[in-house]
Amino acid sequence: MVGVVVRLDELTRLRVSELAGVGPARTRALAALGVETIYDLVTYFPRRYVDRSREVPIGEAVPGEQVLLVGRVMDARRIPTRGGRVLVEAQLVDSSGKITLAFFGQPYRAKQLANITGEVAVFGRVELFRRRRQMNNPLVDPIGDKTGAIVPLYPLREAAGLNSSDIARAVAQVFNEYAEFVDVVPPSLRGHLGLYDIYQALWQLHFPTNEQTRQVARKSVAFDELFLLQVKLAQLRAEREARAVATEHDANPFVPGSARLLEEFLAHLPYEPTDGQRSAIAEIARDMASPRAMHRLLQGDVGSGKTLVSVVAMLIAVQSGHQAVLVAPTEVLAEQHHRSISTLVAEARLPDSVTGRLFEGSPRPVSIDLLTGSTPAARRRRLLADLRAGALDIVVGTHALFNDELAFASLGLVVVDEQHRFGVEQRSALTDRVTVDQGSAPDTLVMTATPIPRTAAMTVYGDLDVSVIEGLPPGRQRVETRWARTALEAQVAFTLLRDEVAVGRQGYVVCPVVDESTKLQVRAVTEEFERLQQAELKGLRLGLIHGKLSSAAKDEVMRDFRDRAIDVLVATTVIEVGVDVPNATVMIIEDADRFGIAQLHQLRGRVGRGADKSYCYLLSEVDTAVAEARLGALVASDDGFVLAEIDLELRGEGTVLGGRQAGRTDLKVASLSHDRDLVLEARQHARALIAQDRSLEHHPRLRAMLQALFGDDEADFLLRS
Ligand SMILES: Nc1ncnc2c1ncn2[C@@H]1O[C@H](COP(=O)(O)OP(=O)(O)OP(=O)(O)O)[C@@H](O)[C@H]1O
Repeated sequence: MVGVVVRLDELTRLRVSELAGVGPARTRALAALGVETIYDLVTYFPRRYVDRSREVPIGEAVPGEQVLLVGRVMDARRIPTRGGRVLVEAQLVDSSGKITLAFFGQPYRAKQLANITGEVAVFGRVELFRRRRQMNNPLVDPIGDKTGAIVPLYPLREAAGLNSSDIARAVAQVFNEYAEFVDVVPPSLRGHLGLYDIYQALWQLHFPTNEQTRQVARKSVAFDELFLLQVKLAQLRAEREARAVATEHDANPFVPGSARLLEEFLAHLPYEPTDGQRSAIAEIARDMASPRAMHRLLQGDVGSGKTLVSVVAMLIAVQSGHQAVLVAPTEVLAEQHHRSISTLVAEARLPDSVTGRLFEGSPRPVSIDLLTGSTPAARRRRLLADLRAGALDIVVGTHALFNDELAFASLGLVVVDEQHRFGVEQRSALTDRVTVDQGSAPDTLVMTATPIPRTAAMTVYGDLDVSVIEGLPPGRQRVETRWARTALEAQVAFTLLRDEVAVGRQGYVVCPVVDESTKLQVRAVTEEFERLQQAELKGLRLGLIHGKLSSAAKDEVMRDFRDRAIDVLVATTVIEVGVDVPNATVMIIEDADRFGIAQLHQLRGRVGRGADKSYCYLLSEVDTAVAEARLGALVASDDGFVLAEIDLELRGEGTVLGGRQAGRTDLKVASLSHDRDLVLEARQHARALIAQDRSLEHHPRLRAMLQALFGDDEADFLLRS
């Protein structure tokens, strides 16, 4: 067939209005669906399909069976009923016969059915009513063109005046006008994986010949999406490596003689690092010793000991005569990190003889300070001066830390604690700025508190290397988790809490406060606190902590809790991450169904941190399928990575990946939970390709496509994606 051949990236520039049959009205309607270019149109995929190959002639529809019927709607009207119930009836007719469609409680149907002009696909169970065949509340989907045996149904949203077959027609028009899309994925790769070329893949995803071709098409398009994204990420990584000359931190804690500071530090730790911590540290030390800038993600389950690993990384930098900075997402967390790192470093009783290039001639212990939005101006000035002079080794802070005044004598490592916020844009802005400030790039270590499924990490953090801390410190017992569904079971939970307090242990009661910025919500926690004081927890020493307290007040409550002057801490999710009080053994989470899996797992991680048996009670009377699945998962598993996978399946990628999915890297077809192997394949091939051809000189079409999809600018890409 002779026809026009078009490059895929050109489709991103051609407007739908250039298609025959798409006039101004249709162009506007499509724009309302976010479809502006021809590329948008061919990647606007059906929500589902009606399989007309399995359709039954109306005359042969047998009562008791679920069938698909296709016909014209006649005689739609509202039938008066006794008792005021709305009943709409219509006849569905084809050449073989007719059947009654009955809709109860759906008054809008009368008008809707009367307005349908073409054929409709009706799906439902055939019943007998007064000896006539009838379908009650069937699914009705309009279909216009008979494009094939399987008819696509497109998501329509608010686009007025456009139905599914209009979209199908416009899509079909694209395939009429163009005989081929020039592929950007190397054909050998497609052949190797048994995938369709892009033209056939897109065509079959819109108008599948049968279920089997649809599946191959889906896989092909999913691979394309993943591959393009992975090539972009691999390129980002390779370019960064080539560009940035990083400080070579030659200290390795496990190589005797190479790092006195670290040896001393580890020798004075009250415990041995676990194997998991050791191997993560070894990977980090190797990266930091190389002239390549490290870009590494550190993952570990709750309580796996990420803090220690990050502290060792910081000390590697300090030992080599450089500085380290740790950035936390909130002030509470910055304060907590500062406290725990200071303790760790102090406990190590660093000898005065430790010297590094920074402080040659003036031996002193490692210095660490905290800088947040609430640091007083004078102190802030002094601290910034110290950083500039190299008198301060480690600074912990929030993003407020980074403004133009900030300069380091020699910054060697940036640790970013992202929690589950995925603040990619902040991360890149931060390292970019710091890189600009000095000649060589600092190494970057990103920590996440919540385990991320492997495939998701490869997508969200695809430009980073990943270290996972396997296992937990020894002596940890499983937190016994129960779901208390009734008031009686809740009483059992509080009784157990009282019993534990009676033998000297502590606990938490968490109240669900979604938005701590509103007074109303804070009042709700305060009221619950007062109620508990009069009721379930009467006579115990209670503390209250929430986001609206001042830093000083929060600090005081936390100190009292740590010092065991408080038995039970009534809290919002401010305690979700970072809080580490091993004597606490009971956690009661009220209205647990209001939290997500990751959050519940984080909260639960606040207990079971010591040697004592710990308990977590999820209070929730809600009995929906979602609550069942979520709370059930927590009861069944305490493995954060397993829970993360379940979460991904329950919630879908959008929510799990947060803001990162909102941009153009949105995966339309690929699913991170169901296409795991494909993610791995895409990544492996993308990396191999970039290893050979970093700037894609020999793959001009692929380069043009990436440019069209993601733009040129690295920061821009990270921001948008
Ligand atoms: N190797 C080890 N042996 C024994 N205890 C350890 C070890 N490493 C860390 N710990 C202790 O385990 C607890 C958890 O460590 P840490 O706070 O670093 O966990 P985390 O990974 O940050 O977890 P979370 O995300 O829950 O805060 C701390 O009390 C810490 O002192």
